[in-house]
Amino acid sequence: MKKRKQIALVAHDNRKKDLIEWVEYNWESLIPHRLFCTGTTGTLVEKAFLSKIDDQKDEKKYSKSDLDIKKLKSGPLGGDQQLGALIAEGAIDMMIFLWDPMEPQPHDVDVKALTRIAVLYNVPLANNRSTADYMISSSLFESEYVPRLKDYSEYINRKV
Ligand SMILES: O=C(CO)COP(=O)(O)O
Repeated sequence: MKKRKQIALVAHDNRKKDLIEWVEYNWESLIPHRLFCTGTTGTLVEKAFLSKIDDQKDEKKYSKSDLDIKKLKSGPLGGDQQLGALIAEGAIDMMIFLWDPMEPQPHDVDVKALTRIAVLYNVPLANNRSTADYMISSSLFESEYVPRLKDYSEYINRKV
């Protein structure tokens, strides 16, 4: 993965406040990267960035055109699956996915599929704020990194 990363940011409704606080705290570290969000999360993340950009005081270091955010469909309407497909294509370098451990979700199978595919492709995955903090403060966040992928050739070439 390159220095400029493709970062997925997703949160369930009860975790959105947490994610937005985290984004507001880390916005200057995140803005150089390309962001991918499920629909509702993306709308909130975008709003948080725009207000931080507006609030800059002396030198205006960042402008709205620096923000590169792709909003997918809302999670329950296929957004989780769109993200999963991007991961399978190698288009996502890391994911912050604050899922709700207290409430069942209508698209529980999609949530499970998204976390599974992230693990399968060895995509760094934070499911809570502490892990997200560790991830963003890692020296690897600011450098190139080559994740090791498990060799699935035996599976792909199996005789069926
Ligand atoms: O449901 C989600 C993740 O599973 C998130 O979807 P929204 O960002 O559209 O709320």
